[in-house]
Amino acid sequence: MSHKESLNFQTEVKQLLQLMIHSLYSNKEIFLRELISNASDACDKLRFEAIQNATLLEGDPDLAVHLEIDKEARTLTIRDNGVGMSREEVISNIGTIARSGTKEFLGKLSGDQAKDSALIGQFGVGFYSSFIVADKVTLTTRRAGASESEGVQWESSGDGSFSIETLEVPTRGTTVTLHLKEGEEGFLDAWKLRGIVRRYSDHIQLPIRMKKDPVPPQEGEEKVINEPEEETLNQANALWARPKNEITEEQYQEFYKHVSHDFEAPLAWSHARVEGKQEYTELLYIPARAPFDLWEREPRHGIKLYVRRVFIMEDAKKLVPQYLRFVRGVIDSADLPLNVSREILQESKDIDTIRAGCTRKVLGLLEDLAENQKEKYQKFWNEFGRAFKEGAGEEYANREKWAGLLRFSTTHTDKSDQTESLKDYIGRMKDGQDTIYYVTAESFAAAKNSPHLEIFRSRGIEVLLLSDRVDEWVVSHLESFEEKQLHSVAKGDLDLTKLGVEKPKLETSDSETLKPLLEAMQGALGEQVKSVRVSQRLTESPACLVVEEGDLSGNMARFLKSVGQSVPTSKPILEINPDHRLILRLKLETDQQRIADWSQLLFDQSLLAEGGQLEDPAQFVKRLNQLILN
Ligand SMILES: Nc1ncnc2c1ncn2[C@@H]1O[C@H](COP(=O)(O)OP(=O)(O)OP(=O)(O)O)[C@@H](O)[C@H]1O
Repeated sequence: MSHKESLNFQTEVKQLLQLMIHSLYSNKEIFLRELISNASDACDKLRFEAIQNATLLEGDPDLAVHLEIDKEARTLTIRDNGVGMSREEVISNIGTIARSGTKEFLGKLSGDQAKDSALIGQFGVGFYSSFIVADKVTLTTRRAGASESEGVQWESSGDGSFSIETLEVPTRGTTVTLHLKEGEEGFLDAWKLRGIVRRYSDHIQLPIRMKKDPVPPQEGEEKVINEPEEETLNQANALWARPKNEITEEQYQEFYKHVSHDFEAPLAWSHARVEGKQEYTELLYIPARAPFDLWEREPRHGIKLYVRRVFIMEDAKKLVPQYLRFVRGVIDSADLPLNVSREILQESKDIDTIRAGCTRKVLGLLEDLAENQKEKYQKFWNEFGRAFKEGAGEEYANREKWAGLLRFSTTHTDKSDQTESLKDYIGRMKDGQDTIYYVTAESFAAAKNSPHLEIFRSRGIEVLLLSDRVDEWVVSHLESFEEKQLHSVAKGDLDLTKLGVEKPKLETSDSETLKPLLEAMQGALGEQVKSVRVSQRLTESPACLVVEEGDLSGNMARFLKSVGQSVPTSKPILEINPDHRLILRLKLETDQQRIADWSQLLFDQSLLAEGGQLEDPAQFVKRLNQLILN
């Protein structure tokens, strides 16, 4: 029974197809790389499955990709004898995109082709790129181990629907036939195809074969058309196993595009053979751009693990820490057993050793970039800095190295670009300064204009301006760097006397005159504050909120609330600036109601200034208007 049915593509697929056809027309030939990559992955999967179950090879162990040209039919066929697909697999792999975040990704597209084509690179186009050059694509496949009658044929013109049919397929694997569009005859040219394969897929372990051009008969020779032999177009050995000096920059870059499904060249890479407790080869890349799913729970395409050239699995989580999840590449172990299972890998000490080695390598590579190619490092930081910062709670073995690679905005540059390292900060510390000061806020503007910074700015003491969500996480885990403590400018009682900043004079004389006001304000604010006290931080603003040393900062508390976590209630302290005109006037105020209104207004203002939200905004506006009018 052929059971033919016609199904619609998922909406996302339709959108993606449209976008691809329009944005990749200047880069058409990449479809071949994508299809060959898929074929190669399918052969890798089969090779792995066959370790447990050799019958899957069905007496045909020579895995390869074949390219076939049919000039008359105007078709180009890419055929592999890899693992193949079942009917269900075809429907779910080729008709839908099951990647989390796809909708959001597509929502970000602007309609501007130049911009969107860069974005599509981040997404990876895969099989659908066939429709850049073909107006009809026929895919025939059979899962290894399934019976001949369980073959599947999928066909589509890329216009919103596809047909799928069950049919006899004598051999396992997948055949993709592209019916080329008018004007794409170039892809029927063997010479051109050879060039593309050499350029894009030379490094693939799997042989890519194509029939040689028939040799035209010499003059006077009898016209015998012999079936031409096949030739292998690529080097067909694993790139990572070759000696470094035999690999060109371009080959490294193409290999990266193959493993990562990225369009852009990588930023940097490290290729090494490691000997010692574990023997393995690693070829690891830092991409130039964050993939669209970097922030999804299960980002794809990580590091591929091979054992003596046999692909085992792709699982970045096990091979590098989560905060380095953007690293791509290959690790090929010489020691792990071939029949290693996922479960064994989860527990494996050997894998732990490899992971530790790779982590050190990646950090070393980044240090090298930071030192010798600052621009590139900055590019890396702009793309991946926020993910890298997650190492705060994960990276203990290489703590100082990790912390040394962090980059921040600071009051030194006052720019939102995160360009300054902790070393840079320490190099600019004031005489006698032994603390690294920081402020956290929800946005860069809120951090930069925070009233908590006033005294620091007026004395030229640098402060880190932290406004990424992950920054609270960083400072809660990173207590010090090079023996300098990190300290929030919005926490605890500041003591800047070592830096020549006097304690406020009112501790002595003014405190007495201010005492009644502080008490009245405290009384008016009641449970909203722990206390009201005189500030050392303020030079321009009338008031600000601070928290006690061990308490959660307001910013952190708001963040935790926003992600639905329960937050221990800790009340802030309201600090007032005794030299501010508002406070000076308030000191003279006798009307208790007005004192209460002003106190509330100052409290609300301070909360707003640090990015907080008012419980009752309408009341705030009303009070403000009343005080302006009276
Ligand atoms: N030749 C093939 N043999 C077996 N399965 C295949 C083949 N081509 C594609 N597939 C299956 O279809 C899925 C989707 O392929 P597609 O090329 O669209 O995406 P991908 O290769 O997974 O990732 P990307 O979109 O980043 O290229 C693959 O993950 C694979 O499971």
